[in-house]
Formats: sequence, structure tokens, C-alpha cells
Amino acid sequence: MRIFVTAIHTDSGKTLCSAILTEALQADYWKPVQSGYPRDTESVKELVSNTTSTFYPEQYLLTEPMSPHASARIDGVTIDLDQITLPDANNLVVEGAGGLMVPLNDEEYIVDLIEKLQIPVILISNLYLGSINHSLLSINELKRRNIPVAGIIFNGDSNPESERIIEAHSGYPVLLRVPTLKEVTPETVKQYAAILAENLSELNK
Ligand SMILES: Nc1ncnc2c1ncn2[C@@H]1O[C@H](COP(=O)(O)OP(=O)(O)OP(=O)(O)O)[C@@H](O)[C@H]1O
Ligand SMILES: C[C@H](N)[C@H](N)CCCCCC(=O)O
Ligand SMILES: [Mg+2]
Repeated sequence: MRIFVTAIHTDSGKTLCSAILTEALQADYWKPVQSGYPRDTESVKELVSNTTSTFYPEQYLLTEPMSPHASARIDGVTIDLDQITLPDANNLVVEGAGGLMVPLNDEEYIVDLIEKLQIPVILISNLYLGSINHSLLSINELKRRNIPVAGIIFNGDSNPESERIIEAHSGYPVLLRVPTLKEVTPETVKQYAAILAENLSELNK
């Protein structure tokens, strides 16, 4: 399975959920565009327990923790989508930056990268007040572009009414719910990876 992890905004838990996915699928991991430190690749490496995952190097490693287009400009670089090609891996978790409409340059966005890579998306959705709007706008853009979506992960404090609306509007399966964790550790990642693996096998029955 190859999947692209995107979210309804930045700091939504893509890296945590990517670690859970990488562990559940015993997959490889790739963050093609990283702006600022700590590097998500290093964070996922620290959270994953299996010893088989390969961590591919970033295509663009930018200095400032800003939108990639802005960080690239400061570093004197222009992000070129043609330079971003999938590593040769069948079992791969690809993590985006921020949300779908985060600019990579003056014309192209994360969602254009997703279209170019042609792999299904997992959407990370949080349930803060205002997140219904952010989730449904993200879902509308994915649907408008006919991008295949493997499912949603709800991350953080639960809100059943928001979850119900997002699930119904999207028609996407909910793959996992991750509560706000007291500690983000390899043990908690392993615990949620086991739940995710179970949910995925139920869905595939
Ligand atoms: N369910 C959770 N419980 C506790 N802490 C969490 C949870 N989800 C995310 N965090 C913490 O919130 C912070 C932001 O999460 P994370 O780095 O995964 O976001 P991101 O979507 O990957 O951001 P970026 O757009 O920069 O890649 C991290 O410190 C992470 O450990
Ligand atoms: C630096 C940060 N942690 C992310 N990697 C990039 C977030 C870009 C957000 C841009 C925006 O939507 O305003
Ligand atoms: Mg991240």
C-alpha cells in the first residue's frame, strides 16, 4: 500500500499518524518537502519500533519553519514538482506539509503534488471548533479533483457530532481515532498501530 498523509491544517498530527501508519503497515516513510526543524523523518524514526522500515531522504529540506514556498524562497530554492518522484517502494507512507492548499511555489500546491504522485490519501482531521469547515473544504477539494481517499483519521479530542457530519459528508471510512495522548512514545504508537491494523483488516473483509 502507498498512501499520502495530508491534513486539514498544520500541526494536526500528520507525523504522529504517519508513525502509527508506518508501524501498522511495516511500511517505509518519506517526507518529500520539509520546512524547518525538527525533521519529521527523524521524529517518525524515533517513534517506530520495527526494524524493517526504510526512511527515504527529503527531496527539499528547507531551513525555516514556514510554508514551503516561503521557506524555499528564503533558501534561494524553487520547488519543482518534476524533481519529486516516488521512491521505488510498494509499501510507503508519504507525509505532506500542512494541508492540501499549502503552496510549494507560486503556482502549485500540496494537492498538485498528490495528483502528480497518484497515490491515495489519508486525511487527518482534528475536532477543534472550526474543524468541520476545514474538514469539509478539504474533502470538497479532494472530491473535485477525483483524488482517491483511503480514509480519515480523527486525531485529538473526540467530538461525536462533528465526526458524524464529516463521515456522512465524505463517505470515507474512519480508519482510526487517536485521542489526545498524555505521552507520544513508541509504545503508544505501537498500541494505536495495532488498532489501526485491526481496523484495516476489518475494512478489507
Ligand atoms: N493525539 C495527540 N496526542 C498528543 N499529542 C499530539 C497528538 N497529535 C499530535 N500531537 C503533538 O502535536 C504536535 C504536532 O503534531 P505533528 O507534528 O504530528 O503535526 P503535523 O501535522 O505533522 O505538522 P506539520 O504540518 O508540521 O508536518 C506534536 O508535538 C505532536 O506530538
Ligand atoms: C512549518 C510547519 N510545521 C509546516 N511544515 C508547514 C506549514 C505550512 C502552513 C501554511 C499555511 O497553511 O498557512
Ligand atoms: Mg509533520
